[in-house]
Amino acid sequence: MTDLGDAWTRVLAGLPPNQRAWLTNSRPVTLHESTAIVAVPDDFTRGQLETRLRPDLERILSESFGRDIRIAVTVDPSLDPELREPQAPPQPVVREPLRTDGAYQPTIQSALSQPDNNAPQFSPPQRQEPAPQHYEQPRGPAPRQQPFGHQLGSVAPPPNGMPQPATEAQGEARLNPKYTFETFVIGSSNRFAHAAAVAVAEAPGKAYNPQLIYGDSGLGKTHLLHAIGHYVRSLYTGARVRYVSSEEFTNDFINAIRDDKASQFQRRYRDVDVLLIDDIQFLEGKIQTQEEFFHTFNTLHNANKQIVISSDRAPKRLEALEDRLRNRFEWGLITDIQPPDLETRIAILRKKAATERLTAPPEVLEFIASKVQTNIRELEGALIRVTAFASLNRQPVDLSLAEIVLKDLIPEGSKPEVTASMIMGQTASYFGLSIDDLCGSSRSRVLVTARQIAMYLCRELTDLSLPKIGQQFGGRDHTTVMHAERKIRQLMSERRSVFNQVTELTNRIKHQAKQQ
Ligand SMILES: Nc1ncnc2c1ncn2[C@@H]1O[C@H](COP(=O)(O)OP(=O)(O)OP(=O)(O)O)[C@@H](O)[C@H]1O
Repeated sequence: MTDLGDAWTRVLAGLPPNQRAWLTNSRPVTLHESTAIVAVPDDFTRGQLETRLRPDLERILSESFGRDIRIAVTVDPSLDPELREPQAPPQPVVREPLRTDGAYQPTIQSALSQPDNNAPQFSPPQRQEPAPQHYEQPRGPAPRQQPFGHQLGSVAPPPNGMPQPATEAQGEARLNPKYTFETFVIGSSNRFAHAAAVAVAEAPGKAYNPQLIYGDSGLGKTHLLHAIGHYVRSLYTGARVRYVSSEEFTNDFINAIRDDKASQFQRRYRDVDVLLIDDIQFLEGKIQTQEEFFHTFNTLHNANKQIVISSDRAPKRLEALEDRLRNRFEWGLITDIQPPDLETRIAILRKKAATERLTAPPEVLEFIASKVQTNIRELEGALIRVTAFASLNRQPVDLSLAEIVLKDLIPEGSKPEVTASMIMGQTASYFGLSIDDLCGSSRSRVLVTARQIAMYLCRELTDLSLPKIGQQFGGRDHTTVMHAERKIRQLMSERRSVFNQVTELTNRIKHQAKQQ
C-alpha cells in the first residue's frame, strides 16, 4: 500500500519548481480515508495550496494511491524555519485532551493516526503563544485565555476591546449547555469527527477551515457544533461564537431583505470569530440565500475566522447547491459520522443516564442499545420512556419492564416512515381537536398539552429539524419546539396520563405508518 510519505515525495518531484517552492516547509501529516492532511507554516501558504496548487496536488496524490484523494491543509507555525528556536523550552506537541469521568478522549493525534499507523508523525497545529491549558484539572475551571483577538493575532478583538459579559455572549452564541465535549461519547463511528472538532476549537481559523461534519439525522452533528462553540469560549475570553441552523439563516436573510436591514444581517454573521452553521442541505435550491452565504463564507474565511458546517450528506451529494459553495466546503476537512456500534450506544446511554440522573441497570441499557440501532435521539427517547414508565409505576427499572415499553415503541420488522402530518392528524383526533387547533394560538390547557405532545413526537419519530417542526405548527419558533420536547419528557415521568397519551399515540402513529 502506498504510504503518504512516499506519495508526497512523488508530489514534490512532479511539480514545476515554482510550485514546489511553496511546499519547502510543508509536511504530509496523515491520510484519513480519502483526505490527505498537509501541514504548512502559515496562512498565506495555505491559501496557495488551497487555490493554485490544489488541482495538481490532488491529481498526483490520486494517481499515487490509485483512487480519488483530496487534500486538507492545516497551519503549523512550528514548520516555519525562521520561527524555530532551538533553545526554547519544548512546547507540548499534543495538549491534554478534555478529560472527563474516565471516558476515553483521544487526542487529535491518536485519533488521526488510527486509520493509518504508518503515516508520518502528526503534530497538531501549534501557536507561538503558550499552548492553552485544557482542563488539566478535571474539576476546576480551565484558566481562561487572553481575549480572542490577542491570542490568535489575526482575530479581531471584541468590538469594544473588552471581553463581553459571559451571559450576553452566551445568549448570542445560542449554545445548548448540554452539548459539550464532556457529554459527547467517542467511538469508532465518530472518532475522527470529534478529534477534528477538538482541533478546530483549540486553534480556530487555523487547524481546518472550514470543517464539515456530515452524517444521518440524530448522530451528533449538532452536538459537536455546540461543543466546539463551548470549548472555544472556554479557551478564548471574548470569542464571538454564533450557532445558527441554515433554516434560521435563511429566514433571517429573508426578513432582513424585507425589512431593509441587510447590513445588520451581515454584521450578525460576519462579525464573529466562529460561525457554526447546521444542516447546510437546507440551502439547496435557495439561490439568493446561497449567494449571501457565499459572501459570508468568503468574508469569514479571508479573515481567518473559523467556519464549521454540518450536513446530512457529503458535499458531493448536495446536488442542488452551487458548485462554488461545494467547492469551498472542500477546502477544509470533511469528516463523517456513522451510526454508533453497540458499545458506543451503551456508553451513550450510560452517560445520558448519569447526566439526567436516570437509574437503569447495565442489562437494561444493553437491551435498549441492542434494540435502537441507528438514531441516537431515538436511543435517548427509549431510555426516557423506560425510566418514566418505571417511575410512574413505582417499579424498579428491569429487563421485563424495558421489554414491555420497547415492544410498543419499536415494532419488529422494517421501520415505517412517520410524517409530521400523520402525527398531527392522529394527535388531533385523539384529543378531539382539529389540525387548525394544533397550529392555532389558543393556549387552553388541553390544547397546549396536545400541541406539545405532537411536537415531542415529531422530534422523536421523524428526522425533521426543530425549525421545520415549528413551521408545521403554524410557523412557531424552533425554541417553542425545544421547550415542548423538554416539557413532555418531564411530564411523562410525573403524570401517568401524559405517559399513556404519548404511548397510545405512538402506537397509533406507527400502526398508520405501517399501513401506508
Ligand atoms: N456521541 C454522542 N455522545 C453523546 N450523545 C450523543 C452523541 N451523539 C449524539 N448524541 C445525542 O443524540 C441526540 C441527537 O444528536 P444531534 O441533535 O446532535 O444529531 P444531529 O446529527 O444534529 O441530527 P439532525 O441532523 O437531525 O439535526 C442529542 O441529544 C445528542 O446529545
